[in-house]
Amino acid sequence: MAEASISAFSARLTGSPAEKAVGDPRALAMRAVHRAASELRRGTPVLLDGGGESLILAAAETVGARGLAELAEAALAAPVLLLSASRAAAVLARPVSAPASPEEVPVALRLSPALLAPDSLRSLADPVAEQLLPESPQIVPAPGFAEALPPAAIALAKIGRLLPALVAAPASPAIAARLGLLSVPVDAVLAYPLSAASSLARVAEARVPLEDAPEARITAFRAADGGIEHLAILVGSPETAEAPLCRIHSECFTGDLLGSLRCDCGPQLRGAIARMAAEPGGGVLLYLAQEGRGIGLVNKLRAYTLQDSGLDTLDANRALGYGADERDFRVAATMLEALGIPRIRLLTNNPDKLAGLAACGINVAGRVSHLFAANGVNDGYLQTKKARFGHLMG
Ligand SMILES: Nc1nc2c(ncn2[C@@H]2O[C@H](COP(=O)(O)OP(=O)(O)OP(=O)(O)O)[C@@H](O)[C@H]2O)c(=O)[nH]1
Ligand SMILES: [Zn+2]
Repeated sequence: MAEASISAFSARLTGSPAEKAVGDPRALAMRAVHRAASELRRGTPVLLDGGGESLILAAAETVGARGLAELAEAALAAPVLLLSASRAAAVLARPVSAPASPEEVPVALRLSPALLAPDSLRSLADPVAEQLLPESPQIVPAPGFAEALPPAAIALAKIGRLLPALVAAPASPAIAARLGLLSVPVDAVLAYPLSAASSLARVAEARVPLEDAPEARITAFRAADGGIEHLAILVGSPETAEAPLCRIHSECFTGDLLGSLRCDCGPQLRGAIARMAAEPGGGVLLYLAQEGRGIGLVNKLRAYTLQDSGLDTLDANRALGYGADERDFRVAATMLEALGIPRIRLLTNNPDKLAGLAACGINVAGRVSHLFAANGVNDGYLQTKKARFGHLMG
């Protein structure tokens, strides 16, 4: 890009998210969620404030003795373990979802004092760390829990890329505050994915000639919570093309950077850029910070271990308590809008991406197949994409 257009771009850069947060209720709500997720990641309990009722929560994966003691002090009743229905079914070795209770409704397990300890909690949360439990925990209904609280608790753990398993108890906000524990409003948690997507702002741009595309620029987008950045790689001048080629690529550390043979991400990434470079109108690749279809790298590694013991990619996600695909493509819609690209031809084999983008108002003029041959290691993975995700193979 010429220097003149770089400075024009600089003029379009919005202020830093921190500046925008002053007095902005949405930014403040996002900040509370981001902080709460960080607290859970470091093993500290947080209060999920439901207005009338509140829950004190700690992540089963990270909580230690001190966190459990703090949780017990703020709790008004015995804690339970909140698990996604799929993980609860695995722990109990039987189905738990009644037809009336959909998969998204978490299950509360009552735990004996022996199970309410850091090591057992980690085993209950993590199928990879699972040991033979000394006793069977019992399913209990969640008495006194406002309906929105358990799903929001699970959502908060997922925002923190933690295993969706939490120790939870009805709690006193006053005691939690006295203990210095952070409080997060339930509405802020539920609104977070949309707020994060719609608050994305351009924060930097640079020309980065690539091996396969000498005319390339990278534009970075950041959400108002200061979370991980998403990137747009612009090849040529897609902003001026009528419906440029577009690839919406979810980050894959193992495939994109290391050349892992377990998936097809590396060839898809490089292949998309090379293809855009060969197009007269260029193209745009959105590189989204949605590692592992939105479950994060650590959980993807856990999923790989489960796949090595026989599960496919979809069932491995579910065994961890995650959905098959946790990505939210609204971030892509915001980025394309900010880039001034309202109409695209999408490089994908995934019909859900087409539907997801259309639902966000992106005009997808057509799909361009983006298939790469199996490599002898990822054959089963590609087969599962076709059989269980409905991927189009042509
Ligand atoms: N959870 C999980 N994620 C995986 C696995 N293998 C690859 N991924 C992730 O899947 C994402 C790749 O998705 P995309 O390249 O967008 O592919 P797609 O949605 O299947 O569809 P296409 O557009 O057709 O490629 C990356 O974030 C990878 O880290 C796996 O076994 N488990
Ligand atoms: Zn991959």
